[in-house]
Order: sequence, then structure tokens, then C-alpha cells
Amino acid sequence: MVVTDESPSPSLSLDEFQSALQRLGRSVVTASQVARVLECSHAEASERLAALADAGRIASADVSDDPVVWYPLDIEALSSREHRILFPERREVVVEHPRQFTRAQLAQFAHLVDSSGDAYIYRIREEDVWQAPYDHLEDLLRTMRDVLPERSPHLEEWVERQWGRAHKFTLATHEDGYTVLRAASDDLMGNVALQRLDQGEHVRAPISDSEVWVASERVGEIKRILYDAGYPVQDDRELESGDPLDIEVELDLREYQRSWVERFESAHSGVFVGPPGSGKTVAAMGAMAAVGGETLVLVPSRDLAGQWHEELLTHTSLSRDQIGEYHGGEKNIRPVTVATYQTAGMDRHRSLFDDREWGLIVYDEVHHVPSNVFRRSADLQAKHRLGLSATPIREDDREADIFTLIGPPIGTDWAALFDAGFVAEPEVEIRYVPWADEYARNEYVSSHGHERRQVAATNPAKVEAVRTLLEDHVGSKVLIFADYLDQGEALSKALDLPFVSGEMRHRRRQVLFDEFRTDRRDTLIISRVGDEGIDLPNAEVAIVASGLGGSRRQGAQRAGRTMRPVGSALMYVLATRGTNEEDFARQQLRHLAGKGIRVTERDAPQVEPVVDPSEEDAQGSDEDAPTDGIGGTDTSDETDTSDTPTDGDGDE
Ligand SMILES: Nc1ncnc2c1ncn2[C@@H]1O[C@H](COP(=O)(O)OP(=O)(O)OP(=O)(O)O)[C@@H](O)[C@H]1O
Repeated sequence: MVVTDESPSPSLSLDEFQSALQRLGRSVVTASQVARVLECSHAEASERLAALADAGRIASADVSDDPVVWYPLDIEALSSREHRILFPERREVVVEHPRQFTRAQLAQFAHLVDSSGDAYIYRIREEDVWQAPYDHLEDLLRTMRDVLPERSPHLEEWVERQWGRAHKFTLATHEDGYTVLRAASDDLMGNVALQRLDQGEHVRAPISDSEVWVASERVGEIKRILYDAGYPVQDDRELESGDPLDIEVELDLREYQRSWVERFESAHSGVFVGPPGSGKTVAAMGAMAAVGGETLVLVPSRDLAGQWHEELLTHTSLSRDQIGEYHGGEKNIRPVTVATYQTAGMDRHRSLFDDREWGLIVYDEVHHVPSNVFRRSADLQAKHRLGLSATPIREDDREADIFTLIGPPIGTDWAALFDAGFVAEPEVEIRYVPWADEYARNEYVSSHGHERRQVAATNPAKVEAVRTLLEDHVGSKVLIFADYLDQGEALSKALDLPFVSGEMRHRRRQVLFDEFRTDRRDTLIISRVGDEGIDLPNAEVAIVASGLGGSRRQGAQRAGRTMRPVGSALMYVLATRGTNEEDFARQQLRHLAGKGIRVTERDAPQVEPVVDPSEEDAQGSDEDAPTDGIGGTDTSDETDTSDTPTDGDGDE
């Protein structure tokens, strides 16, 4: 029986029309295609499309031998509109022109694998499900359904299986005080754990078929063994609170900071992941107050140690004699001690970990923890451990170390962060700079390895490219990053600006940083020493002259220096055209895309180099003299990211 519905078809909104286009993956459609998506008759679809066209919202074209086609009036608006496509079998999501919030949501459970051009490709790996910062599977699935263009039962079943694997083993504290490992089933204990753990070293004695007493001093190893076997362990043990220490935070924590601290209190360990400037350090003080025990804070550089010291004095009830610093400059162990990773990683300073009954270890810039400190952390499993990171993805992808030795990411309420305006999406532009001259290009062609990278990074034409950018941003607060000492000095001379490097005395650096913070200075040239956490909250523009060969995280940190909540922040990355810098630039900034940063690319405007007349004579005399290449990178500062630490400030 056919029921003819005399009432007019329900109208079709422009949003529904555009969603249909997205579902169909097309920008021009026929009524029958739309009928399929709307699950209505062809006639009804035609009627609804015609009504939308009559309302002047869409257009149609009579294509002679083909049916009428319909398309949005402003095809441009569509082309810049966010468009998501799911490939369930590959567990991939492709997003064109993703918005910042979309990228932040995807970063909760998916790994950004490519972002060249406008399409961002995310893949969901098993470890992404394991580390998804949710207490319940339903919460994870809700976020997925919110951000994925369609539901996929097949994908959700896979996610559920991975989630299950991450909840098959639990470490707990037995009522008699010893540490036990519990499995979700006898089989898992027998076929997975007991096949891999060492009887005696790891396993002390069986308690039941699914529960064993384990060696508490081997917990770090046990976690790693089971993680590598595909079973990340939930750590629900009661942890030591160390010698009691009463700490109060004298700032009102923001909603998302309180949420971080509450989640940490229930999990006892974990990582706060939030954009630079979002308040992780202050939230860590909240965690210190919650634990109420003596605290060891580990940071990547001496400058940052000084900054933590100041922040603790400013924002907590701690008195000056309760806080000490432990690094090249001073060796004071106090109830709250801030030490550099370099010092903490050295055997002759291992007493740092054992000298006091710490209740909490804080790892700042957790992706920066050197291997020897990670190894030492394996012995600290009885303590509360907190990581802070703006970019949790390690260059060498050692998420497993962070997960097993410190803890899983603790959920970040991105919506609250964005609503509170603590994430300013910076514009990042890669500017491709031509060679200064044939000589410089030939030098690149004839060099190899590190020197080749160096020649590309220190292309003299970059000086003019920086000068042009400074002229475009007169009055803005600008940081120019130069990894190579000679390039930093060349920029300093050409632009008459100070160059802050690890070679500069600590005191002089502080003076320049303070002048920048207090607006007595607009522009600074800095080397790696400025990468980690040095608080230059009012930087508005970052120009990366060199340092692309470093790592993705440096790119994020540099963007971070301009991602402070100061409205629109800009970052220019100078890459020499036709060299490996182009690939580095795209690879490094792809990582930033996963943190909600939009990347554009363009060629630097051609400019004639400004040559100092005095140099003109000098150039004439030895223009054929081979240069020995540009001086080495500034490894004299403390934030050397290699695992064999060097310490610019003479840490013993
Ligand atoms: N709850 C708060 N109330 C007032 N100010 C705050 C609060 N939380 C953070 N701030 C301020 O915001 C700035 C950045 O905070 P914080 O240093 O904690 O951020 P961060 O995420 O640790 O930055 P980075 O990643 O660079 O280390 C600081 O000046 C801090 O004093």
C-alpha cells in the first residue's frame, strides 16, 4: 500500500545539504544521491533541493544529457570547510581543514601520521587506546562518536578489545602491605604473566590462580614486560607519601587544573598534558599539596630550576629555606628540591634520590627525561610520580617509558582549556628561502651529513629573510631562534640585536630575559637555551632561523613560546629551498598540527642583501677563500636533548 503524503516534504537546511555532500565525499550531487543519504524518495529529495535553491541557498545546473546537479553557492566556503572521512578497516581518519578543537579531540585517541597540505591523517593504534586519558570505555567511545564522521561498529569493537587488554592486569597493595599482581583470568596469569615474569626476581609467590605476590622493587620492570607483551598494567597501589610536608597553593586553581589534580589523586601517578602556558606547573603545585609529602622536581635546565624556585615561592606557602636547587650552581637538598635531569642522571649524585623520603617526583617536560634518569625512576615506583608535558610524543617514540615508569596521560579537558582562552592557535608559516648565492649552494651540494644540514640551516640569505619579517612586525615581541652559534652571531651583528646562547653568563641571560618580559626589549635572538620552559609569556612572534634538524618537540616548544595566551601568535620557520630543511620543516610541524596548530607555506620574498660597505671591501679581497663552514651548534647550554647530557653551566 502506498501512502501518498500530501503534506510538503520537510525542508532541507543548508547544513544538512553540506553534511550530505561530506557523506558522499562530493561537492556536486544529484537528487538521487541525496535521496540515498537522506533515506527518502527521489521525488522528495528533488523537492527539498528545489526548495533550498528557491531560497537562494544552493544552485543547480541542468546538465543536458545528465540529471540536474546541485551544489553550494559558495563552493569556496565548502572547500575550506572541515571535512572528515573515516576508513574503519585501516582505523584511519582523514580530516581536511580540521579545526583546532577537532585536532585536540583526535589527539586524545589517535596518532597524527601525516598533515601535508590541508588533509590531516590520523591512525588509531593499540597504544593510543591504552593511553587514552579516560577512566571508562564509554567516555572514550563518546569522544570518538563525537569527532568521527560516522559510527563504525567494527572499529568500536576493535577499540573495546584494546581497551580490555589495557585492563587485564592490575597492581595493588595487599591488606598486609605487600604488592600483588592480579589478572582478569587464570589463563592470562598462567599464559601471559607467568610465562614472561621471572620466578623469584619478579614473582615471589602465588596467592591464587589469578593473583601473585610480586617484588615491589621490580614493579617498573614488571610493568614494562607486560606492556611490551601488549598488556599495559593498571597501577592501583597505595604509594608512599614521604616525609610529611604541608604545602598550600595560594592561587585559585582553574576548573581544568582542579580536574587534573583530582585525577592525579585517584591515579597516584600520571602525566598532565596541556599546551605551553596552560598552567601545568601551577597544577603540579596542586598535586604537591594533595600528596602532602616532600617533593623532588626534575627539570631540563638550570634556568628552569630557577624559574620553578621563584614560582614555588610566589604561589605556595613554602618558605625560602624549604626549597633548594641542585645543579651546577648549587647543591641544596631541602624538603622541596628542584634538580636538573643532567645532575640527577649522574651516578655521583644518585644520593639525590635516596637522601630524603620523597613522597612525589615531578618530571617537568617529561618527554625530555634522559635514559639514565628513566632507569633510576624504575626504583622510584613506590613514590607518586607526575609528568608534565606540552608535547607527550617523544621523538624516539618512547611513550612506553613514560607510561610504565611515570604513568598514563591524565585527561585534559580541552573544551575548558579552549573556553578559558588558554590555547591561542598560532599561525605557523614555513618560509622557503633561496640560496644567498651560487657559492653557498655549491657548498651545500659538496658537503655531507651534519655539515650539509648545517650549511642549509645557516644559509646567509636567512639574515635578510629575518630582517624582512622584523620589518613586517615592528612593535611586536619577537624571538629569533638560531641553533648555530655563528649564525646567531651573524644575525646579532647584522640586526644589532643581542644573541642569548649557552655561552653567555647565566646572570647576563637573566638580565636580557627580564628586559624582554618587562617590555624594555622587543626582540631577542636565542639558541636552544630558550627552548625549554623559559617563561617569555609575552612573545608574539617566533622566527626559527635554524634548529629544524633537532626534533619535533623543539618545534612544539618554539611554537609554545609563542602559544602563550596572548591572542594571535605567529611562528615563522625559515627553510632553505631545495634542501633537506624542506622535509624537516614539514615533518617537524606535522607534529604541531596534532596540537591544534595550522601550518601554511610560502616562498620568502626576494630581497637584495644589505651589504655593509666595510664588508664590501673585505669580501673583494678574499671572496674565493674557502670558508670553514659555520661554527657548531650551541650545545653549550643545558637543554641538550641528547641522552648523554652536557651541561652549559658546568654542572659537575
Ligand atoms: N590558576 C591560575 N591562576 C592564575 N594564574 C595562573 C594559574 N595557573 C597558571 N597561571 C599563570 O599562567 C602562567 C603559565 O602557567 P604555568 O607556568 O603553570 O604554565 P605551564 O603549562 O607550566 O607552561 P610551560 O608549559 O611553558 O611550562 C604563569 O604565569 C602562571 O603564574
